[in-house]
Amino acid sequence: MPIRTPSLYSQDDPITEALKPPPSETEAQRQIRLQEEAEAKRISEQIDEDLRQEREILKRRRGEVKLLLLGQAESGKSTLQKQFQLMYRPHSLDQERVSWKTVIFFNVVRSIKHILTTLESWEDAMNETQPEAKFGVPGSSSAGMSSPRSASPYRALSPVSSKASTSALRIRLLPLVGMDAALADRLSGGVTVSGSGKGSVFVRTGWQSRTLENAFGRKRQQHIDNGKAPEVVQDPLTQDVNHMLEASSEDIKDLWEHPTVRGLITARRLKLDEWSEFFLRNISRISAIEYIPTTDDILHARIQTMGVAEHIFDVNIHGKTVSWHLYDVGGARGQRHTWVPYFDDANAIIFVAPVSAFDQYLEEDPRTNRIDDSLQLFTQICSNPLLKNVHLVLFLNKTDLLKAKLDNGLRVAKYITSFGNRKNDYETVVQYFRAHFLQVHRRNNENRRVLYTHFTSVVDTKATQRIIGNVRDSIFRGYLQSAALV
Ligand SMILES: Nc1nc2c(ncn2[C@@H]2O[C@H](COP(=O)(O)OP(=O)(O)OP(=O)(O)O)[C@@H](O)[C@H]2O)c(=O)[nH]1
Ligand SMILES: [Mg+2]
Repeated sequence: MPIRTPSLYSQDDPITEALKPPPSETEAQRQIRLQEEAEAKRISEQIDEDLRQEREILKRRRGEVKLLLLGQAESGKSTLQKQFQLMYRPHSLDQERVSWKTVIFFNVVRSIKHILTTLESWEDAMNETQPEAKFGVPGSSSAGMSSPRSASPYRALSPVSSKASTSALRIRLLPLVGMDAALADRLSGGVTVSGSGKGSVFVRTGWQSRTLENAFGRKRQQHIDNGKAPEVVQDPLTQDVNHMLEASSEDIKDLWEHPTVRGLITARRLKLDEWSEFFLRNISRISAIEYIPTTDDILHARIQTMGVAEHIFDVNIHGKTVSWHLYDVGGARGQRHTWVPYFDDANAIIFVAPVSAFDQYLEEDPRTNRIDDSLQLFTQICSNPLLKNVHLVLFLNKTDLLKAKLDNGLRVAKYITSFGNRKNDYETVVQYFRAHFLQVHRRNNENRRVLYTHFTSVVDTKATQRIIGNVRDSIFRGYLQSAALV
């Protein structure tokens, strides 16, 4: 009598009786039946596994917190997201480190391009008019010209400089500046966004791994298949730019320190973004061939977010692990419509408003002051009926840059007339801005919810992580009180 392999069906099962193989079953028929039974068993186990995973997802969903990071472009939302990542998933930032090199090089190349273009148009204008007429206008009275630290803009014209001439520097830096488009293309994967102002690059979630994939295509996959660590694989384009940067490092330093450039900055004829200054100050370190971005470099790197990027962190609090879904949105006006689908089930919002931006205007609409735009946007968020129950946190951000601007003598009243003749010191200014945001909140607060405010500089890791801990505790208290979530 042939030995039967245990069947899928139990011997006591009445169905088993009905499905029993006919006594006349041949060996070949038996083999086919066993194969079919094994396949049915595999499918059944797969269904069980799918159900188990679904139950797991549902269970986690019941215990998850959905946190939106909102605010205008350049307010610091993605930087704050990086701080969450550092705190709750530090290894993932290490894995991305190499991809940030491309962003930082792009930031450097764009900054040099901006300096050279401004220099060129200034020199053109200089050929037509006297230097005194060109400089001096806003800088001499309001931009701290009398400060002992600030060089006179007229010095910029001094022929005594021992530095290379700006035109010689321009010629030598031209090949590097020419890499701008290729770097932009690498980061955006060929996607361009209309109305993106000075030609900024937008990236979607997951760009870090795609940057390398775009560079290598299947070759990278082979590297991985061959067991080579993907972290050591560097984009050849980024490496080319690295070599060019290393060769031009002294020229970049000369350009950055050139009296004409210094003069234009002091006279506020050349306005550089804060990250430009950070990277140009550190150019010797950044252009070294062995350069790997530090965490501080990653926090200063600038790339615009496109749409909404979701980041998931397991947050442990009082022995309970809760899954936090962080939504980092693109803040430019053309991106704001993408936020709405996330309003429905949000538990909390951190609204990020850069208080250093009082002297800046929107890239998307150069007539709108950035503080005004932040206040308008905050009004819309506070009054939105879909958000009336969310936990609301306000970060008055970039306080480090605000301090630096005030120290340099920049006067708030020149840009925000209602500031009047109040004292132009840090404490008065931040309290003035805070009062405006509180007023918006008070006027749009049917549900009498609390607004938690923090003065922040989200590039400062230690201080920001302390504040994140604070925000986490306050959100968690609300979360426990919500009967639906317990
Ligand atoms: N010094 C300083 N720089 C900051 C601060 N917050 C953000 N930044 C810098 O400002 C730039 C813009 O920050 P992001 O976090 O990219 O801005 P965002 O709000 O995500 O902008 P979008 O994605 O365009 O909406 C980056 O270069 C940051 O390093 C801050 O508190 N202090
Ligand atoms: Mg962003």
